[in-house]
Amino acid sequence: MSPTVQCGAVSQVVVVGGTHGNEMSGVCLAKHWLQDPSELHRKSFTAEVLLANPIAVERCVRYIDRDLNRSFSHELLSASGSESDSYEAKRAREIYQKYGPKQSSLNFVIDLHNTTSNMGTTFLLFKGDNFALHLANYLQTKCVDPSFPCHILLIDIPEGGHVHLQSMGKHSVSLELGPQPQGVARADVLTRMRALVNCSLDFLDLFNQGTEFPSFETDVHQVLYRADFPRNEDGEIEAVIHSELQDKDYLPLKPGDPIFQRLNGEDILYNGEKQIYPVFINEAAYYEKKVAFIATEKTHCLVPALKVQN
Ligand SMILES: N[C@@H](Cc1ccccc1)C(=O)O
Ligand SMILES: CCCCCC(=O)O
Ligand SMILES: [Zn+2]
Repeated sequence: MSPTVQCGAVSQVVVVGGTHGNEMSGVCLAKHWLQDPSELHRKSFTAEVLLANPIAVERCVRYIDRDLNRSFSHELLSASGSESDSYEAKRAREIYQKYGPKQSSLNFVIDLHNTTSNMGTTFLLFKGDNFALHLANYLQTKCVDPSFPCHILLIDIPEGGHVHLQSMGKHSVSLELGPQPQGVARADVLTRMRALVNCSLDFLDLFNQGTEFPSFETDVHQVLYRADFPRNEDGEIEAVIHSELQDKDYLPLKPGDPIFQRLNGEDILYNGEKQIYPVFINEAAYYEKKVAFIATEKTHCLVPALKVQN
């Protein structure tokens, strides 16, 4: 019998909206729950709500000076705040002072994101976070309409160490739902996100009360590399995502399949050796990050059973 994953009871849970100010499902839900947190109450805990980037939310932009979800690096968090600091670097330090590992026993972070890509429901979690994998499995098997695509995507931690907001928690998941345009709140996406948050809190409550979650197997996607658009010497894109790749997130891309199309009608083909699974295809926020899509591989993993350690 594979060993059971032993974790202590979860006491502090934070649900985060507005890490990116124009991703409206999480913004609307966080604002609602800040007014009326009753929905976040469970027997064994009450989740807290954080609107992570209030100024970006007010202006309905992703960020003011720099991406808040890349601002939780040790370097930025330990820099002594100077006026010239970016808004997000200061804001990340503020948030870290409240929820960072030293200051609190923040057990679980649920960070709410939307993507313009056709990624359905994606759970983003750190490799090795078996607790979060159990949550994702619970959501996939218990909460999501089986006809609805649901994927697990492992976050690749940069060489320099963590940079993402959710890394503040001992365990964490980002709920990435799309497609949804930036600055737009779609009722179907918001409703799905709201249900997933409620289901996540149910899972944590069941865990705290002693439910054992049996071991399971599942497919996870892992990042192979980030592909950029073809660009000219001025850095301008010279082709767009091919119409046959658009919206095909998580579907296999084989060598020879088209990925970009030039305005002169020429197609650019994927010339890799092996089949990959593109995600974040044509994500609006990634043009400036020089990412046209993220190439992933699909792997199968066995996760040990989970039971609270009293
Ligand atoms: N869209 C999110 C995806 C993400 C969430 C959490 C961690 C890493 C990536 C971002 O780029 O920030
Ligand atoms: C799987 C993680 C996606 C992160 C998006 C990025 O850093 O480009
Ligand atoms: Zn986001």
